Amino acid sequence: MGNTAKISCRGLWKVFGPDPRGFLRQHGHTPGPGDYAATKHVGAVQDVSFDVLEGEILVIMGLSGSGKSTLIRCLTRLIEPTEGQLEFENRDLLQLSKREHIDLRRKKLGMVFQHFGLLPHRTTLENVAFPLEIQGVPQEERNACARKYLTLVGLDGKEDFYPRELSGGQKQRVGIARSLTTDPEIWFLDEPFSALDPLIRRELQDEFLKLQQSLRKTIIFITHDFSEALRLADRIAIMRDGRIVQLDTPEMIVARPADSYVAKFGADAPKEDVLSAGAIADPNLPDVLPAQHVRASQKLSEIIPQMLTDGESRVVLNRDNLPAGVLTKERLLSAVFRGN
Ligand SMILES: Nc1ncnc2c1ncn2[C@@H]1O[C@H](COP(=O)(O)OP(=O)(O)OP(=O)(O)O)[C@@H](O)[C@H]1O
Repeated sequence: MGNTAKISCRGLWKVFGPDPRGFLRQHGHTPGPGDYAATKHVGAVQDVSFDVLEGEILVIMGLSGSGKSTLIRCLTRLIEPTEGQLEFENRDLLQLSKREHIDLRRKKLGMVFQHFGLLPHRTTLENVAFPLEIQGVPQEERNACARKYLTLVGLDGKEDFYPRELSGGQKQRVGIARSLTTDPEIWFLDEPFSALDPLIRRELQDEFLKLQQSLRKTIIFITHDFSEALRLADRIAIMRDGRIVQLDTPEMIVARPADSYVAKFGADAPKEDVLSAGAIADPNLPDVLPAQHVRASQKLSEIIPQMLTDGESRVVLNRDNLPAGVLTKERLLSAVFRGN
């Protein structure tokens, strides 16, 4: 993941209701819940600012109704934001004409949704090739491309099947392959695995991570499942009532939640798989350092077996091999069982 912002949004609002812009002006961009209720407006996205970095998986996570879908729809301009700035590779997205935007969406953005949206009277191959057909790519070329992506998502041999002949997981694989044929620069996935049973869901998450290792797309992934967010994300943006309350690495979301809403999500997280030695080490170094060391980046699940066997503390070394803290057995257990 690089440091270049692929998408930037600043002060983004989406208010639904009779007069969204007038409403924001009237309330000086700081409306309270009572203001919304009194005027029949809804603040689906409220003053949201963040960057999506090139090559990262940014997961947007939050309870039902927190504004995830509205935010993603603003970013893709399937709906118009009420206010704010939106840039794609430093180009002002909100200044593009409708035509330019449709073109951008077709060529640079890929989208996968929870409901597969496959065309029922077309075969798997034709469904996957469809975005290229719209672009006027000749049949042989688009079919070759569709075959390539069908292989990539493990659907070899299903080219001539119709959607009704596929399982839910297979349909979603078709949706994934279809969204990739145009080689999008940004890949939006809105609850793509939510309709699948837990085993298939986990399998597709693994495949998705494998795909990303080779494709290195910039990804915005929506889910309301915190464990899915932890497994997939480079960074997680947690939404509540249309606002991003914390945007951080999975580890920091669990180790240093911004408030009790975020902490509740982290409470049941498998701490040993998420937290690393560096996040929980005591930074105050004693005069005499423990003889054994661990690396700051090592996950607790790797360290626990040895530390619980010998009961010895460890000095925690940073990337430059310098002591960054000390980890005692008590601190380790407290992090795993009490979450701090
Ligand atoms: N077209 C609309 N008109 C009025 N209110 C809307 C509209 N679309 C969404 N909302 C409201 O905006 C808020 C955010 O909805 P949104 O669908 O973005 O949430 P979400 O986090 O994606 O929820 P879910 O996980 O259930 O899909 C909700 O209160 C919803 O009722």
